[in-house]
Amino acid sequence: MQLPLFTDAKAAKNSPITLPLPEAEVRYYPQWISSEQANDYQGVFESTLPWRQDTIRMYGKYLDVPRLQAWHGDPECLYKYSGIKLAPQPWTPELAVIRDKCIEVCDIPFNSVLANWYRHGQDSMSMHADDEPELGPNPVVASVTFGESRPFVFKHKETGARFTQILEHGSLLVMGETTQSHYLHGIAKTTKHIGGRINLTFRHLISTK
Ligand SMILES: O=C(O)CCC(=O)C(=O)O
Ligand SMILES: [Fe+2]
Repeated sequence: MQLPLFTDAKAAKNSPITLPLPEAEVRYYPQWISSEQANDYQGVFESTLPWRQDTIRMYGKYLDVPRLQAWHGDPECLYKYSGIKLAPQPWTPELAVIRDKCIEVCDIPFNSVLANWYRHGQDSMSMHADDEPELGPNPVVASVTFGESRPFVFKHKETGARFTQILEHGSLLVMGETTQSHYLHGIAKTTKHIGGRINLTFRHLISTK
């Protein structure tokens, strides 16, 4: 099933909020996708993406990463993420629709997407920067959220200053310029009983060969 993205094309251009982060460029587009359409996409992604339980090696042990993941992209987009080497699955029609809308907004030829499924409050992503060499200097990362709102925390690498943005259902967050060199970001666990959240982070990988 291929879903349309916007009932109103102008919704894609709704004015973003620029987050007050020195030495970074981060824009937040609330309700970038209507709530109804975002519901439909969430259901389609939950049921059709080839979700994997990846593991990470830490202190000599293999631990499950606390979320499910799927990696899609153009065939050449091999991606190393926190020690995991991910070969891309092909684009699904729904992922391709959202990718194209992100390309339109950001003017970046995104060629891959990491999908994360946070099934409940105990799923999380530890603080990190999207600074792998494959992303090149000052990468633009476009992050689309479906489902439960979760706080997205930025932490300045030198000063330790923190800023939190709640990422809502149907929102788009765009990180660019020197965001990755100056900040870490992550999603903390919560003991609250909350629903699932799917996040798509679109990236443009460059060849590092
Ligand atoms: O789920 C999120 O909003 C964050 C995802 C993220 O930081 C990543 O995939 O690198
Ligand atoms: Fe990230």
